[in-house]
Amino acid sequence: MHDVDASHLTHGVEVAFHDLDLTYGTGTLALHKITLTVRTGELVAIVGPSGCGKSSLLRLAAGLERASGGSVAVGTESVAFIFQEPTLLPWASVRRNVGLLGKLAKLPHDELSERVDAAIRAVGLTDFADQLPRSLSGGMRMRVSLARALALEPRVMLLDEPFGALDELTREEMQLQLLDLYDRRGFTALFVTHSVSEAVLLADRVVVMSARPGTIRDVVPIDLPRPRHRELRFDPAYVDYVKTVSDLLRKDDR
Ligand SMILES: Nc1ncnc2c1ncn2[C@@H]1O[C@H](COP(=O)(O)OP(=O)(O)OP(=O)(O)O)[C@@H](O)[C@H]1O
Repeated sequence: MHDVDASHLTHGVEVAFHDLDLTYGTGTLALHKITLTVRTGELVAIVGPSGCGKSSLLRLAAGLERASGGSVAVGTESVAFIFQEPTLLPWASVRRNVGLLGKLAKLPHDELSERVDAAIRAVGLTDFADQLPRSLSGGMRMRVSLARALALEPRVMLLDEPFGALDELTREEMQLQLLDLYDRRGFTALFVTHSVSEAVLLADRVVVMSARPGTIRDVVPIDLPRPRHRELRFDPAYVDYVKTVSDLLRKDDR
């Protein structure tokens, strides 16, 4: 359990924001009256205009930022944060990069080694385990970043635009890989993205935020079956959800 008030965590809830405000030291009111509960094992995507406070919300959940009002509660210490940039150590092999956080967390050597191998396997990089980041493509580097988080076997994954810097094909591949990992590992995830189609493909619910100060404009449950495959993109129900979420987002363009 980390940070602040956990009294809003009822059974089956992993992350809860309650009546949350965030004002930065600069005086910027970034978030206003955010109330959102994320159930254990749920994948929630967050979309909203640039600067509406999506990253701030993740940082609050990670305990990297402190709320000015209201509360944030997370039901576990086992939280991994994945950024848009893979931020790998350039001089260290894939294996060492993936093991880095576990090493810092002082996991026993044998256990860490097993977890690292499993995580590298899970993202399909076994053949590249001894290579340096510079010999990998952008998509492969992002997979290393994912594996580094997976090696912690986190209960909660906070993903901040993790595929935003990738080309479209690689991005699609990474989305499918994440879906596969999610189906197999069953973590809880908060996923920030600018892409409505990505949000709908991945999420159980899509949170649509308003422009700054960020408030929750709407929450759209995505009632599409899992496992989700590439072909889902051509499903009329999927296309309808994309339209619904896009329309809600566009309410800001007045
Ligand atoms: N450390 C900080 N100090 C002061 N203001 C900040 C800080 N971090 C973010 N902000 C402000 O808070 C608001 C929300 O920023 P945040 O990065 O959370 O938005 P975002 O929705 O993730 O944006 P984007 O989609 O462009 O990445 C912005 O107005 C930003 O200028």
